Amino acid sequence: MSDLSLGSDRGALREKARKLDEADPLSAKRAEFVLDDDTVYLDGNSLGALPAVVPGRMADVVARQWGRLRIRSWTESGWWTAPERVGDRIAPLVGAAPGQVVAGDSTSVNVFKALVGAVRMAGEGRDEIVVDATTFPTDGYIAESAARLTGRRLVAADPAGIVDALGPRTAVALVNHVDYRSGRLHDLPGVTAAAHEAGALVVWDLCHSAGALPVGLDEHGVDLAVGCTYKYLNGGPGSPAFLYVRRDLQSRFDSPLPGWNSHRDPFGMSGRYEPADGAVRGRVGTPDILSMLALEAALEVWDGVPIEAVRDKSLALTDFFLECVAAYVRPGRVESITPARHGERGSQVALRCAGAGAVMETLIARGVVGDFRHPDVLRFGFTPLYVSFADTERAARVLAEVVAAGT
Ligand SMILES: Cc1ncc(COP(=O)(O)O)c(C=O)c1O
Ligand SMILES: Nc1c(O)cccc1C(=O)C[C@H](N)C(=O)O
Repeated sequence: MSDLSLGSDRGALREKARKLDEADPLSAKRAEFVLDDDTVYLDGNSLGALPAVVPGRMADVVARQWGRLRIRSWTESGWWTAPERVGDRIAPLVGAAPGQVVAGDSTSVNVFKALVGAVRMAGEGRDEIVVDATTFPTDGYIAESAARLTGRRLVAADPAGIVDALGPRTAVALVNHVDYRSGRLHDLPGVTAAAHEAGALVVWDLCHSAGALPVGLDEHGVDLAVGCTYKYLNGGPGSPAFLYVRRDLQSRFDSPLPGWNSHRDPFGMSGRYEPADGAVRGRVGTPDILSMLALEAALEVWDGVPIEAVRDKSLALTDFFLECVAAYVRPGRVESITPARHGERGSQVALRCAGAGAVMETLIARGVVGDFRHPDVLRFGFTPLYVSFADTERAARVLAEVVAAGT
């Protein structure tokens, strides 16, 4: 590739970015986030950017609700019911009708509740837990512990072969909707249907899909699901995760962490546990109110935003990034491990690259923030609410320069 042709590519791609931004129905959303003009933030798949509404809301939560109302806020400021309320705000984004999602605890804790709860609902003789072998580590660790606790055998299966691993012995399968490293989107409708055909339940980890693409939990008959809210839902560092239990399973959901917050009558202070009905049954102890209310404020950016529009822009952004990378980066320097097919792609692009750790450090120093995952993966997350096509072109251009300079 000559520098001359690179120059003409640059002009054409910048012009294309300008036109795409001009036509972007979500472009006004960017102003609702706190971002630096000189930084391209492509790490929203790890920690979403701060919605501008949050600091003011939290000032009120701290100074007035906590500072002045104190204990009265559990009722007067709606603290007690926040987990269900926030759950219902997340629900439409993952395709769930109200009353099935509860916010609270970490994703890891919710994976535990969902898996053990699913094993307790599974039929007799079902002595296997199937887990995605390429999973984000925490899911694997917890699945292993859940298997030991419940006396089940853990079967690790590659997501491509997960359907073949399901059978009459399967109690539950734990699968990631989008792979955290490659950005591959797994077949939620197909795997869910196959699990049901085998008489098993399925738990989906939606960490990398909630807020990035339509999930369709109710539509596809998913049994249980968990997800975090600090990535594409922009809830803030360590913001509460969520748990979905399909309505018709709720009365059979026997939580392995039956805390007082999921009791039918928490203030009855009974020594005997009686679970509440509905999504509340997924609660455990006192919710982290400061994080919960920061998340609730953050979710306001979704008002009037259809998740389908987010998906359309996400695919356009990742397509455009791949196009710019192909045009700018010298052949052979990076290799995309993110599927080219839209039906198999989440909202990130992962590029295998020699010296990826050092390359990412230089990129960050030059204002393009993605992240590095061992051993050789550069990850770029595209959050359609605040990433523009101009950002995308710039990221690929800087990447090409960094890679060419050999850092
Ligand atoms: C797929 C997946 N599951 C779980 C987690 C994390 O779980 P937790 O929120 O408990 O840290 C992450 C990322 O941190 C993830 O990518
Ligand atoms: N949860 C994280 C954290 O507490 C610190 C740093 C990163 C994270 C992440 O979310 C990592 C992320 N799930 C990943 O996909 O790699």
